[in-house]
Amino acid sequence: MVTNPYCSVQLAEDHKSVVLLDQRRLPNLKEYRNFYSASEVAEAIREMVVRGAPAIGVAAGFGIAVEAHRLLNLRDFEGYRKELEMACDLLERSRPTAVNLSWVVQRIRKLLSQEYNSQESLERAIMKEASLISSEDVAVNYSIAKIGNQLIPHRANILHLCNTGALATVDWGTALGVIRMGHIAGKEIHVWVCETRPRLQGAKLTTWELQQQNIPMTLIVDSAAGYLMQMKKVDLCLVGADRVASNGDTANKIGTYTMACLARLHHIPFYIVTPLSSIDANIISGDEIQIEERLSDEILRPSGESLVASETTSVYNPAFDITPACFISGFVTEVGILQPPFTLQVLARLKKEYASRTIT
Ligand SMILES: CSC[C@@H](O)[C@H](O)C(=O)COP(=O)(O)O
Repeated sequence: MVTNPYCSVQLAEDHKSVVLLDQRRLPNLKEYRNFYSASEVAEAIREMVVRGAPAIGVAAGFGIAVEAHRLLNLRDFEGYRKELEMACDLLERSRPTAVNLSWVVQRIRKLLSQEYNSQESLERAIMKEASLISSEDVAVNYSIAKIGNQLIPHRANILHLCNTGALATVDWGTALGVIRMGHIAGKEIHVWVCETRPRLQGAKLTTWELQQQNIPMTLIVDSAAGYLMQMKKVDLCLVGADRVASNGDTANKIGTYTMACLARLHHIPFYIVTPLSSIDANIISGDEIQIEERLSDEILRPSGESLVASETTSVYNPAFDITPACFISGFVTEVGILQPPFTLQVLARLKKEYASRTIT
């Protein structure tokens, strides 16, 4: 069950579209839009109507489900399956860094390789799986929030980058979910919100979410983080993750590495808050993570219209960076606060442990 008065991603009741809260319009406008095919959802992911590793994954799952529904009238079963394979490829390619996207697509691909006697039965299986992925996300983030709350002292100034709230997931969020749980528990929390250049997810989305929840906060420019640490105004850093390698190297929003280095220098705990689904045990280190490069206009025209530097300025716009594991105090997950390595065996054991806890 979603506990917020807003939901970043959901399936329309008639199963014909994915309903996304258009995050590009926040905080000025709370506008929900419907996307009727896998290619429309892929475009919405690329354009960042929906963003945040877990939310992107769930949107992709629903995108394939909607496509399966849309194509039900195709007569030939093999053709139907092939179209859905193509939808999977398209969605998987929509953004490269966050692992949740490919993890969700893999789960649905597995269904495509199984035996079904009709388009309808395959469509039902895909719908069920996509809905399960969405509800799992809510439960996982709630567990993360409860576990992460243990790290928050009774009074704390917490530094946060990007947006990791309910908008970046289905509900609760990762790092912001932990903060919300601490606030609900009555702790005196104040959040330093990094505006998060160049897309301003912190300024536009995190401030909005914290305001909805009445959590005290102050917006800062990203480059003020070091000064605040130096002034002893930061007790704890909490951020999310887009992909964690098995050695613990972590890809997250650009600026995370800088924050982690500064936190180490000032002896401030720096935690990655992440579901196990963002851990990619198939890669050994951060060197194997593809960093998304985004268009120059995000930097040259931050508000969409007027240029802040001449149009011919050469721009480099990596959307993420890699924080080496040695700078990370721990990983807050749905099964506990963990240390790497996260090998395939370790990850499988942790997932099993979580599943058995939720069944009992
Ligand atoms: C929900 S935690 C993951 C986040 O840290 C997150 O995915 C993130 O950094 C978002 O990047 P974005 O480029 O806005 O999709």
